[in-house]
Formats: sequence, C-alpha cells, structure tokens
Amino acid sequence: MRTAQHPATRHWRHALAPGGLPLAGHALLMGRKPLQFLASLPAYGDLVELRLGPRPVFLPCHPELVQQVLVNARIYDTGGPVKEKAKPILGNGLITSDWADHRRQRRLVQPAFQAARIATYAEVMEEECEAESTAWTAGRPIDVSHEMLALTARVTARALFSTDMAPHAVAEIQHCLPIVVEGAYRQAIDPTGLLAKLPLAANRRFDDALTRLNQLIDRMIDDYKRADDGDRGDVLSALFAAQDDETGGTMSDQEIHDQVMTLLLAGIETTASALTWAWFLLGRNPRAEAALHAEVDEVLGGRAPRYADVPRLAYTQRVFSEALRLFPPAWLFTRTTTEATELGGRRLPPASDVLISPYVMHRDPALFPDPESFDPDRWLPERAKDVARGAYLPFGGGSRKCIGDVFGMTEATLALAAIAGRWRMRPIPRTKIRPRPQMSLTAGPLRMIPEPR
Ligand code: HEM
Repeated sequence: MRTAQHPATRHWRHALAPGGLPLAGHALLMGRKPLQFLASLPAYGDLVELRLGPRPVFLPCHPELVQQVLVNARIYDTGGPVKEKAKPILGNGLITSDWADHRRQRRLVQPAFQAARIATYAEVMEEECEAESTAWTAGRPIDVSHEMLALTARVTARALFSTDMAPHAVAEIQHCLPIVVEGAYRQAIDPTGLLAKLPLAANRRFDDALTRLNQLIDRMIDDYKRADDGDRGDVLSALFAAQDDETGGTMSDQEIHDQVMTLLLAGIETTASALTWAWFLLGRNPRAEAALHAEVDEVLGGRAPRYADVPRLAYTQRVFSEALRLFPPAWLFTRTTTEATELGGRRLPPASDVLISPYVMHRDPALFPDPESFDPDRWLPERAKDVARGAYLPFGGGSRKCIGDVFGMTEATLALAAIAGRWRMRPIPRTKIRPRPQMSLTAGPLRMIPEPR
C-alpha cells in the first residue's frame, strides 16, 4: 500500500499515456473504452498526461495529487468545454458556478441539506421505499434499473416540492429527466459542438424534455410564491428562506430555478445507478447478501425501516459504500486551472484541464487490496482508517463535495433495508451487464426476480 510522504520531497512519476494517435491523441481510446483505458493509467505514473485531440489533459493517479486538486478550488476551478455545454441546461447553479460565486451559492443552498431537514425528507424516503418494496409481485421479473430510477425520482421530487402538485411533478420528472441526462451527455462528449444543432429527432426530444422540466420548475416556484404559506419542510422552502450570513443576500427566482434543475440532474440518476449496482453485486455475492438479510432482520424485526434505524444499519451502509467504490456514479469529473500552477512537480499552464476519476482511484490495487472483489467489510472502521485521503471519492471532495451526500446515503440505506427486509433479489442466470460510462456510470437494464423472504 502507498505510504504518506511530504509532497515536496517526493519524486513524482510523470508519464504520457501510451497509445496516442498523431491527431486524435487518446480521444478514440477515451471514446471506445474509457473505463479500461483510464484504469490502466496509474501503472504509468502519479500524473499522467493524455491528449484529447490537440488538447493536453492531466489525470492525477495518486491520492495526494487528487486531494491537492480538490482542496484548491480557486486554482482548480470548474471550467472547460464540458462546463460551457452544461450551462444552457443547468444555468448558473452549484455545479456550473465559478469559484467566487460558488462560495456564495453554497452558503445559500447548504441550509436545505442540514441534518434537521434531512430528517424531514427522510419521511418521504420511508414512504416511498415502503411503497416500492410492496409494489412487486413474487416471481415476476423486474428491471431493477428502472425501479431504482423511479424510486429516487419520486423521493427527490417530493423532497424538493412537497405540495399536492408533487404527483404531477414526479410524472414529468420521470418522463423528462432520462431524456435530458442522455442528451446532455451526448452534447458533452461531442468535440465539434455541432451535434446539438442538427435537426435530429433525438435533439427535438431533448429540447422538448428540457423545456418541460424548465416549465415544471417555474410552475413550482410560482405555486410556492402564490401560496405564501411559509416553510413546507421541502427543499424549495429552504431555498426561498435562505439568507447569506455574510451579505444578507437572498436568491432570485432564476437562481432558485437553476439550483432546483441542478439538484434534479445531480441527485436522481446518481443514487439510482449506485442502488442498481448494489443489487447486482449482492446477487453475485451470497455471503454479503446473507449478512445484509441478517442485519435487516435483526434491526427491523420485519417492520419497515425508519430514519432512526439508519445508524444501526451499518452493514447496509457498507454495502452501499462498496457499490459506490466499484461503480462510482460520478466516474469522471473535470477541473480547469485558473492560473499557472504546479501539480506533482509538473508545471501546468493556465486553462489546463484536469480529470478526476473516482473509478480509477477506486480500482487501483495500490490503494484497495484485491480491488475487483466486492467486500463491504473493507468499510469496517478499523479497516477503513487505512484508506488514504483522496483514494475514495464517490462524492468528490473539498468545497465542491456533493451537497447531497447524506441525503443520498440515507435514501439508499432506507431503500436497501426496505427491499431486503421483504425480498431476495434473484439474478437471472447468464444476465450480463456492462457499466455504461455516461453522465453517471449506469448499469443499463438489469432484470432480477424478487422472491419473498
Ligand atoms: C450516491 C449518490 C450521489 C453521488 C455518487 C454523487 C456524487 C457527486 C460528486 C462526485 C460530486 C462532485 C462533483 C465535482 O466535484 O465536480 C457531486 C456534487 C453535487 N451533488 Fe451529488 N452525488 C450523489 C447524490 C446527490 C444527491 C442525492 C443530490 C441532491 C439531492 C446531489 C447534489 C449534488 C450537487 C448540487 C452537487 C454540486 C455541489 C457543489 O458543487 O457545491 N448529489 N455529487
């Protein structure tokens, strides 16, 4: 395992990724097999340079360098072509804002994710997890991906908007979100920027779904303002109530709109993908599945899980943490340098793109022994303490760390416990799924058979 050493005295290994082509660089490898390609790179160096077309981009493969990038958010800001393409969709919210404005925005949005509010959102999670786990028919195959996405869409929509318009919002979000997520990814990886402008059916579907989501958010904002009934306990109320401690400022309707769109895009598919992977992994690991069933039976004794049970569902949480390690939904994100700087002894000019890949770090054998194996107990406190800072980053790190981490962990723990309390999820023999590195690292359709326990 890698040991800590002062960064200034360390001899960092730099490398150019192998396999580059004269004009395209590594763009084809990244396009075809990004996971395999990226995961092969730590073997070459602590900081690996690759070329996407003529552009050099840098991939830190050592946890200390990853940590350095994440905690220096002023120098390693969000930026680059991916951010520019995300702006027409997300506006200027937490994900797209630059460093200075991000700090103000984070102060304003953070109160919506305080522990007391999570406890309120958890009531929605309890209800929806119970509804999900009672809706299936014994022996009838389900598409786990579809079910988990429907569940997290319902939870997030109701946590955001707790009005009687929520069922309508849920239906709209379920319909529009997958189309928007898919289209946003297609645009993000299109190096020409022309794809979005072509008169394709897929583009029309995307534009229509994005317009509908925008209209839905506007209606929810209008409804909240018209009703004027104070704190409803939902995220929207918290955003309207938020006041900046430093400046006394509040958010405009447009800013609230952009934050809501950001939360919808960041919070639903991520949690659903990781839950789907968790069921897939449990289906292939009977010992872990048995340990999950044993914990759920002991803690819940046959009843539905409640928020207060979450701390005692420790194995359930470890299962989810391990699914996040093997299949981190945010498998790749980017930063762009705002000024000339040095990373691992290498000079980076201003506007250099840096890739951060939780997938690469999580599968490095130098950081996680036997990295391909599903071993929830590697997250037992006495073993987890050996994991280096910057090695495990399913929620990112530094000032841009996921604002919904506790929300997502709570939701996933309740979902796993509610379902595992009732069902054994039987894999269908010879079902093969491959991770699809898109906006999230999704599993695609995953058919499993719920059997009563
Ligand atoms: C298991 C589920 C989730 C995973 C794996 C995940 C992962 C991440 C990661 C890696 C980042 C940092 C990206 C970066 O540094 O560029 C992030 C940011 C963010 N996430 Fe999550 N997320 C999850 C669930 C959620 C949920 C449930 C919500 C909201 C309800 C949410 C909202 C956000 C927002 C708003 C940001 C931007 C934060 C900022 O820049 O201040 N996420 N997420």
